[in-house]
Amino acid sequence: MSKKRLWITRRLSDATLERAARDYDVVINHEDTPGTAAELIAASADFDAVIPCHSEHFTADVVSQFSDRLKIVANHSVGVDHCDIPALNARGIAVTNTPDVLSDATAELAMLLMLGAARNAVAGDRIVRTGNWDSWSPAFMVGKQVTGARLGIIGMGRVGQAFAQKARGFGMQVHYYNRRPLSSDLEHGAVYHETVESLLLVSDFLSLHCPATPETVDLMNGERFQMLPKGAVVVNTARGALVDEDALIAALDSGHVSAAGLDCFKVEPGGNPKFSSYDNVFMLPHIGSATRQTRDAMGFRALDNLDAFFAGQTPKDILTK
Ligand SMILES: NC(=O)C1=CN([C@@H]2O[C@H](COP(=O)(O)OP(=O)(O)OC[C@H]3O[C@@H](n4cnc5c(N)ncnc54)[C@H](O)[C@@H]3O)[C@@H](O)[C@H]2O)C=CC1
Ligand SMILES: O=C(O)C(=O)CO
Repeated sequence: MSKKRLWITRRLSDATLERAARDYDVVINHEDTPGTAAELIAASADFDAVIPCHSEHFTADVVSQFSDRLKIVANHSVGVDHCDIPALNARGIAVTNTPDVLSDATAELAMLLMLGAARNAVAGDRIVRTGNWDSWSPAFMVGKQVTGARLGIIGMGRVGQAFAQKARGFGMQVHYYNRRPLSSDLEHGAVYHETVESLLLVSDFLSLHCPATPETVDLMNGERFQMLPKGAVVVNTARGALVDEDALIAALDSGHVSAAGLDCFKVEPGGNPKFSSYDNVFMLPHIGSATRQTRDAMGFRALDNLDAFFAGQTPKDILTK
């Protein structure tokens, strides 16, 4: 039987590309540029399957221009806000993602951002690096301690739970808001809040872990930043859509939010230049899942989904909404 034709939109890990080349008639975008709408539309005529990343946008408009060949979009990401799944499904195109395998890497990055934001990592690094470390005093670069502090998590799914586990190791008291409470065996003592507002009131540190959906756009707005205890630290490794960035800047200016750690921005790539002058904002360029082993695991998970689909089975990570 001839191999299925597969387009891989970005330069995935070597192990992933080797396995893909073994099992599929694969075309890889070695240029590693984000797939444009025109490329996605052309691919729908030329390929049976695509492995895209969150950098390729399968909007309803793009999908409405698709040809009939493409049968599956096997995402190399857990977040699928770049895909209009109902539009793809309506054209008979299956959609999968890569859950679980990136939860620890992303939670580790949230921990890095939380600690770095709380302990002046940006200013501290710069002052040493630029040769401007010319004094020391007990009042120098005094930050905020996580041990014993209350951590609020919005979105207690896979990444949220992985982060809670790491935060417990740091002696934090975990509180959370989620669409529904976890069973007590998964809570490990975390305190469920029925409303976002109730969670915010106790969150010395706040970390966002829910998906970007129409409901969660600007979930953290000006009013909600004010509900946090004064001096709270805010971390976002979920999606930029969740934060009203001007409202965060206003909260930083007033000192109500003392620091922020951000891996995700409304505009990516690029981020928000307004944050650049803030030493108390520790920023990274959307690298939550970027570890070697996680990249391999994500690629293999996407290929496992493709293999199952073309073997006539239901892929493990099939999505319908
Ligand atoms: N920065 C990065 O590189 C990465 C970012 N992510 C982001 O993290 C998100 C979460 O990933 P997972 O934990 O695997 O997903 P998940 O589906 O396991 O968890 C999401 C949780 O959010 C909850 N939720 C959904 N809507 C909500 C709402 N309106 N209010 C409160 N809670 C809500 C869900 O009930 C669920 O518990 C992804 O959708 C993605 O956007 C994930 C991996 C890497
Ligand atoms: O998987 C995701 O959703 C990411 O943001 C990148 O790994």
